[in-house]
Amino acid sequence: MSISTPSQANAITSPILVALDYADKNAALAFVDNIDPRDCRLKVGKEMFTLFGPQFVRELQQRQFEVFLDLKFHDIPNTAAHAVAAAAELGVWMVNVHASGGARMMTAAREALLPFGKDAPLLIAVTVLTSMEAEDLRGIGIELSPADYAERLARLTKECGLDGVVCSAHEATRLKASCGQAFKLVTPGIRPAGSSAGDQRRIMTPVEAAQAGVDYMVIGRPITQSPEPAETLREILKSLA
Ligand SMILES: O=c1ccn([C@@H]2O[C@H](COP(=O)(O)O)[C@@H](O)[C@H]2O)c(=O)[nH]1
Repeated sequence: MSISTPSQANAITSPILVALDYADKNAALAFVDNIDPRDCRLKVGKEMFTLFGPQFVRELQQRQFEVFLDLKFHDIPNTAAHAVAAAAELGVWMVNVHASGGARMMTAAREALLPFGKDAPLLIAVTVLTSMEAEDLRGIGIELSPADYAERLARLTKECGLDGVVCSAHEATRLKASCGQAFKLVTPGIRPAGSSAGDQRRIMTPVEAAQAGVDYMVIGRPITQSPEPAETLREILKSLA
């Protein structure tokens, strides 16, 4: 049974998804307890889900936050489909697979959500990780540019009937043009001016990403590693107003 959040009645307009990549659950919850669920959604990824499991997702939902479960499933169709259905059972707002898992896998994942009807999470697919640049793609045998490869995978994702993709904000204008305005674009690699890129390669500021037309921007370390994470979130939101 899924846990309902008030935002289902009271839609959240913030485009910000905070990547909760903490090793320490108490540190994560100290931040969460200092912010308003109307100001952002929370992304739970491989680190916190592996450490703290579905119960951690429930703890966030009990605090009225909508959760993007960012586990990037990439497996045979049957396994990916069951994993996506398990995420739907958990009542998450969004879940994802890797588009490079192929059309049969993405279709199986989408079909696994049919029994959930209007309560199904959004299902999106990762195109090209924002940490990758052309040289990284060449290293795995792909000669296309990141933007060209992202577009190829986004078109395939759209053909499979998913709700959108993870891409970089650099590809936003192009992917909205080729996949349509309703196709959701979720963009990590967001860096407020002056913050460190770290391992990210295809980065953009929040204001530029908003201007490029992204639907959701994923921001992790610039917020979570700031001395005042809640205040940093509020400053970013103010810059977007
Ligand atoms: O292409 C992708 C897909 C997912 N991510 C995830 O987003 C956050 C980004 O965190 P930052 O600290 O803002 O770099 C992180 O959880 C990644 O796993 C991504 O960066 N790129």
